[in-house]
This record gives sequence, C-alpha cells and structure tokens, in this order.
Amino acid sequence: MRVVHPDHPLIDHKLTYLRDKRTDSPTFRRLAEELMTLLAYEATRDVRVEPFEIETPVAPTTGIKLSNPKPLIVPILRAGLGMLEGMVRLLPSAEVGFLGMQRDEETLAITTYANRLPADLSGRQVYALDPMLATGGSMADALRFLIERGADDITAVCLLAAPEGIARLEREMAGVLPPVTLVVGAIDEQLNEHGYIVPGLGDAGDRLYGVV
Ligand SMILES: O=P(O)(O)OC[C@H]1O[C@H](OP(=O)(O)OP(=O)(O)O)[C@H](O)[C@@H]1O
Ligand SMILES: O=c1cc[nH]c(=O)[nH]1
Ligand SMILES: [Mg+2]
Repeated sequence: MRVVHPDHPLIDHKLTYLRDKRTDSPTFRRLAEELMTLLAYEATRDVRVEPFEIETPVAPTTGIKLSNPKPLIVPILRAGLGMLEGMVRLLPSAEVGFLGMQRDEETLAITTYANRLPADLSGRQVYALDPMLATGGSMADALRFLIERGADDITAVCLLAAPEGIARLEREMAGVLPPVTLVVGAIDEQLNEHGYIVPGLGDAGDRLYGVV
C-alpha cells in the first residue's frame, strides 16, 4: 500500500482548528471540506485522463480531459459525508456512491448498514472518503467491498490516521489487487484504550452531525 502524507502548512493549520474542541459544528464542517479539497489535489494526481483537441483563440492545441468512466467517489457514512463536497468541488463530473458503516463503541466491530454503489465497479477509479482511520476496521471492510465489486484503482482519503490503522490496512491489503493508495492529512501518535485516535479530534461523525 502506498501511503501519501502531503506536507503543507495550510493542511496543518486547518487540522489544528479541526482538532480544537472549541470548534463548533458549522466551522468543523467547513474545515473538513476545505481539508478534503487540499488532500484531493494529491489524491487525484493519477486520475485518468485522455488527450482532448481544442482550439484556443490563437491556435489548435491538444489538452487533456478526464476519461470515461468518470471516477466514483464513495463517502463512508456518516463522517465521510463531511468530506464529499470538498472532493466534488475538484471533480464535479464524478459519480457518488455510498457506504454506511458503524463501529460498535464497545467491541470496535464494524457493521455495514447501507450500500448504494454500482453493482459492477470494474474499470472504475474509486476514491473512498472517511476522516478517521483508527483501528482500520471500517476502511478495511470498505476496501474489500469495493474490490469484490471489481474496482481496479482505489484511493482512500482520511483526514487523520493512527499508526495502528495504517499497519492493519498494510497487513490486510498486502498482495491484494489492485494496490491501494492511502492519502492522509496527518498520522497521529496512537490509539487510546477506547480505540480513539490520540490526540485526534474526538468522534468525527458527532462533531459534524451531532451525538446520536
Ligand atoms: O478505523 P475504525 O476503528 O474502524 O474507526 C473509524 C470509523 O469510526 C468512525 O465512524 P463511526 O462508526 O463513529 O460512524 P459515524 O461516522 O456514523 O459517526 C469514523 O468515521 C470511521 O468510519
Ligand atoms: O478517534 C476516532 C476513532 C474512530 N472514530 C472517530 O470518529 N474518532
Ligand atoms: Mg462516529
């Protein structure tokens, strides 16, 4: 698995405010979107393109445009929804599929409660969005789901990751095709005894949408 950790002061600046427990929900949502847009720049570095003939007012020239089928963006509900707008802003012609996953706060086991994806993802470039990679259980299940449906190019984008979550994805994705790329805004210190990222930002879904 290729891990990409872009080093940019604006990412660190926005992450600092996102982490701050005094940041209210509207500001948290705006920052999550802005961070996604910054990470999308790196995450889409290998987006598929093809030559495109145009004429400028001065001369004909060959540019590029996104290839078909267009990329598929998959936010992992709930918290991944907070990153969707930031990604769509850069890829407005992309399609969007949804995966709903919930982690049991006691056992840390994952349940998939919703799935609205094209049945056949073969030939698709897929971007899976989830702000938090903690134990890695949710993202590992999401990646397996996408691979089983034929996705042949997958990039996972997370705002924060724990080293334990990265190690788990590396273990579970070793030798699996297609190889997965992971783009992360920051790699934090560790998980605590409740499976929360330290220092982290708390529960991303609750901070975006409220405690339910
Ligand atoms: O790496 P893991 O240990 O699996 O933890 C990460 C998952 O936990 C959070 O989701 P949560 O289950 O809280 O659902 P929510 O987004 O609806 O709040 C987060 O958004 C990830 O999906
Ligand atoms: O720190 C964490 C871990 C899992 N899910 C979150 O929202 N935050
Ligand atoms: Mg949550």
